[in-house]
Amino acid sequence: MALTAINGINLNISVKGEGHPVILIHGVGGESKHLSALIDRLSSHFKTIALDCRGHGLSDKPAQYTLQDHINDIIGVMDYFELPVATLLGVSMGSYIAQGVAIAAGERIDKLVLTVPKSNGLTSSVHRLMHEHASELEGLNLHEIFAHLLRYFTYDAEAMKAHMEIFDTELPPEQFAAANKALAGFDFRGDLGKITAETLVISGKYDGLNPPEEGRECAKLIPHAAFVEMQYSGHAPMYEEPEVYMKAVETFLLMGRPKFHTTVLHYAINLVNHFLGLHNIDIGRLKVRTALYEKAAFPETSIQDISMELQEWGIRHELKTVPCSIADATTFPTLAIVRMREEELLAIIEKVEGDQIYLNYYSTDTVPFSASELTVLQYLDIKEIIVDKAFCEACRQEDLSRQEAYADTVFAVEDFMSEEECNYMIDYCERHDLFNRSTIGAADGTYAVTAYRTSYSAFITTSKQDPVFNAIIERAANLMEVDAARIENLQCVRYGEGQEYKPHFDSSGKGMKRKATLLVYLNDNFEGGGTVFPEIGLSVYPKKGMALSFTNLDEQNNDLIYSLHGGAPVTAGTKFACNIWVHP
Ligand SMILES: O=C(O)CCC(=O)C(=O)O
Ligand SMILES: [Fe+2]
Repeated sequence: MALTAINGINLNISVKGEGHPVILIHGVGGESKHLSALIDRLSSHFKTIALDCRGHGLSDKPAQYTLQDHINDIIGVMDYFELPVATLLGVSMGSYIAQGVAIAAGERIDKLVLTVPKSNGLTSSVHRLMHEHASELEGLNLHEIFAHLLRYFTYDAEAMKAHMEIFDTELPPEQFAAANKALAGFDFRGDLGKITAETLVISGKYDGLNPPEEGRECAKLIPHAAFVEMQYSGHAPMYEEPEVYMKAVETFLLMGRPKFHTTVLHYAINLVNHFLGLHNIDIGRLKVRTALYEKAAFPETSIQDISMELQEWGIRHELKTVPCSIADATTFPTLAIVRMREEELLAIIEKVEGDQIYLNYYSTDTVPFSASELTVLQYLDIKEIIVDKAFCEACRQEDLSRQEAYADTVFAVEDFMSEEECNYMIDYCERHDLFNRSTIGAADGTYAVTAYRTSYSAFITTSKQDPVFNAIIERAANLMEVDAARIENLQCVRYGEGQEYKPHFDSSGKGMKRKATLLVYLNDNFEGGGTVFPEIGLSVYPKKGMALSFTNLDEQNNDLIYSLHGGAPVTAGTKFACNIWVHP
């Protein structure tokens, strides 16, 4: 902390951390120490510069001053520290000051975080609220007034009483009056369009001082601003939902505003799919299936990008291998946003009109989203999404024709292995005690036993030495028209009653590329246990000695979503099969 002479008065300024400068500006009647948790957090990445504005905290307190003085003080602070460019973060009054600076010295502000802002006001919001509730406040002192008004601008007034000091100014009444007077009658609406800083606007849903509509208006007027409405906050989101708030700010400052509005669009398309009765919606989990739509509409966005984006924003989701409709599992080109139930989906469909469907993410009163989930949706600044039914229909047609084209490439060869070979393989694996609980490979190269795959596997490491096995490999190489060197050691799988391998891709996440699969059924004296391809609606019934051939990867060696397949649960007996995998 140091008193520093700026514009002819002393301002109390504290600097913490190293890096790009972020100037933090507190609210009316407050002081910089109220932002200390945020400062601590940001100072691990940035040089934070927090000041007590004139008339506040330990800074000089002239009898009268204006909003323009505050604005000039910030520019003065930047000059003092010789900062050609800085980021500004302002809370309430601080957000008005920050808007003023970003308008007056636009080229010097690279990012702007406006917390609980408004773009204009006849009086300070505090004075307006006091005026509106004047009759309730009669006879109360300033402390009691704030305690009473808390219910009008916080989500949980009782909880916020613990932080009364942030609202309950330490300023003497005449200085508090001067601080409020400085905020009377400003109006930036005509100038916000000039702001070039990348801007994030955050409002609290329960803020009666600067309600979310005010924040939304700022975000609308500032080019490309992103808007977040925090769902369990009022005027002090950094105290009410500290983790959500700080994460939002930190991510924005480190990574910029989200680029993937497409996340929401994909999400919307899936809702629409659901309501149009298209396949691929898995109730219980909302699948954001991008593989198809991504190619159709957003070639620049990959599912990993979206997943990273969601991760950044604390949205619980899964990116693994695609679900079959019954199971709670998913796979690669599918992103499952966890926690979406059907009622929730219904709640956010607002109206269907003509060819367009309107989805309203704000009608959340009956929708128990977590705050962070909503934050993301709203951070993306999309209130209504209009999805074109014709677009959905075109996607569906494209999907159908791709399904058909893929299904045409799947084929079976009866008697690929003789009865003797089948029996020999089963016997060999059992005799050598080769069966172990099957595992699934994760993207990070690790393997794990999971409920996703409850069968047993045997890796036949002698495949190429054993003449019987080697003959099978040679035969497979011949059929698939590849060199036998590209074929992996054989893998035998065994499913007891109730065991299964849920739909998956043979390649993804396994670090090895299995371009094609030849799956040979070694017996058929069991029930259940068909091989299912949920994406193309194909089920194959095992027949002893029959080989099923399918391709797993496209030309770029990406998983072909239509190759998703699984071994359905065996309902009686024991199933044996052999995987013959061909590498690119
Ligand atoms: O057992 C089946 O039908 C499918 C087996 C399978 O997909 C695999 O082991 O990768
Ligand atoms: Fe498989």
